Amino acid sequence: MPFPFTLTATEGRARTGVLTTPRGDIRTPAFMPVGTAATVKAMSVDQVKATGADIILGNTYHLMLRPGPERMERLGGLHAFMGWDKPILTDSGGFQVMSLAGISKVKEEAVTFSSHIDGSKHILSPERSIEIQADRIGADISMQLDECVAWPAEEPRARAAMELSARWAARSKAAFGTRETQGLFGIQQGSTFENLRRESSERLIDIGFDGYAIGGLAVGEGHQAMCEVLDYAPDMLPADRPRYLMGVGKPVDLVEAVWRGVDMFDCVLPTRAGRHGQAWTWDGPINLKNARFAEDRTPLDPTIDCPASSQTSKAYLHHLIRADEILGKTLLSWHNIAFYQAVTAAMREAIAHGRFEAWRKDFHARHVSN
Ligand SMILES: CNc1nc2cc3c(=O)[nH]c(N)nc3c(CCO)c2[nH]1
Repeated sequence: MPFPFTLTATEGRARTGVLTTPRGDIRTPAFMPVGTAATVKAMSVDQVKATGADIILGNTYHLMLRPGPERMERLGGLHAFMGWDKPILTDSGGFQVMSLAGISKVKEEAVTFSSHIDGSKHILSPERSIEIQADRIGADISMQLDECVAWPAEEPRARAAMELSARWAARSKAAFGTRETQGLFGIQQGSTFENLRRESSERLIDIGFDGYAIGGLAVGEGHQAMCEVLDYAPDMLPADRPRYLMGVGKPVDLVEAVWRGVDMFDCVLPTRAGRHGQAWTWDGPINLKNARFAEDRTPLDPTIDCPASSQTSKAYLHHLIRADEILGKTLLSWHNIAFYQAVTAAMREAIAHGRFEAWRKDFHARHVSN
């Protein structure tokens, strides 16, 4: 029985709704902070919760290497391990193998690779990935194992990866079986080829998933090319299930993807850029390393209910980042995650009141032009 997904309002292709899971409701559009190695880097679980995030992302690749799937299960699963009792979605590992692991081989049966940590050899099949996500980690939402091709890709290569991903989708679903308290998402592939994405979508719908991700984007194609794919890709997926755009993105990417029908996002940018001094604001990104903030006593954003955003001076953040203090990384990550939650909350509100078109124009005028 799939998780109930209720659309509370739509405006054009944009939607706002609620995905109900046993561990809690996920308000969409939703941004999932990335908790790669059982932590949203530099932040405590309480700080993540305080931002309003309804769900976080975990990574099979990192957790299977350390602490290891069987140890994770012996420790009660990821929720108990890290003290996060709300929903967790885990990525299946294929994408991280290709971007992080040492020598790796993609075969029909499985992906084999060597750990980027200690060189140890590992195998990840669709079946093993599901077992790790759903049974060892205990994810509320698991992702099928897929193959994401680099950009740009020639059509034959993109077709081969899309077809392999579709076969792995069927194997992932078979391995997952029917579960009352957990969900499984399929992943649309096909690079920038409309015909391939349509074939991918049709094969995923035949198999049937609780939600559908749009993969193969945010791999270097740039905002414009991504939007061109999003002009058609979300509508190829069932309107009554969540659509999750993987690995995206900057605030403006989220706005343009929601405009085109996307419901869920994940991205390391707010935490990774935060650790390097970048803060996202309604007026665009700024870097606190910049000398102009040395004596700026104003906070990043007094309207955001987060101590890092409204009760900390830019001067102090400037000092902490310049001094490479751990607290600087924590406060800027905290602010950025809170800002992303403020953006998704504002979009939910705007769509609910049929004001998203105007809100989007204001956002661009204020955020993008600077
Ligand atoms: C940063 N850009 C990005 N593009 C992605 C594309 C994919 C994809 O196609 N498949 C899977 N399984 N994960 C993906 C991820 C990891 C999401 O955190 C991506 N991340």
